[in-house]
Amino acid sequence: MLGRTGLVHQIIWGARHFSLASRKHLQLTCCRQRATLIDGKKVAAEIYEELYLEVQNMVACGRRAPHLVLVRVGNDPASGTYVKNKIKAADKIGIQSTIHHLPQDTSKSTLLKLLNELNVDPDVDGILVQLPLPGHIEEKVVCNSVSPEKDVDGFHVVNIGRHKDLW
Ligand SMILES: Nc1nc2c(c(=O)[nH]1)N[C@@H](CN(C=O)c1ccc(C(=O)N[C@@H](CCC(=O)O)C(=O)O)cc1)CN2
Repeated sequence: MLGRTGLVHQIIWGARHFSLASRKHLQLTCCRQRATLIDGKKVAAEIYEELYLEVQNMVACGRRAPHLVLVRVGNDPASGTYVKNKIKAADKIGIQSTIHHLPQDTSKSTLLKLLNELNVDPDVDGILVQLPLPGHIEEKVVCNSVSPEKDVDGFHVVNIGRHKDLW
């Protein structure tokens, strides 16, 4: 049997213990939620440098630099900026890039014919069709018409399926 003093002591001890445990839990929670500031520019510069060296190494080993082909249809202004930035990025890492800028009224079959030619061209390593496409062309059909091996964006259904391996 606990006397009155013993009971009070136990209650105080219990309260202290509880408060220590809660504080510890709080600390752990805080640790888990602590934010890490990522310096995006620094990370990007490191990736550019890594890729630049990889391309240099390929060339030093007697292989040609990779060749990226960008396909833009129509005159969406934002698309113009994105494509320009992608060409700049390619230049920065030393890869060759070519742009095919087709008019807004390009037919689906003309675009698919171009993609077929690029798919089988051994001098082309990567193909990127800038989206959005004009309304009369189904993007899904176009994305699935880029060879999965040359699909830079990973928009082909086969490559989207492969994303599950990353989870
Ligand atoms: N073939 C493709 N077409 C389109 C894509 C794409 O990935 N491949 N995405 C968009 C356009 N786009 C690139 O082409 C793009 C749009 C937005 C951003 C982005 O990161 N935006 C950030 C701001 C980034 C910054 O300030 O530097 C944001 O919105 O918070 C990247 C790429 C549709 N077409």
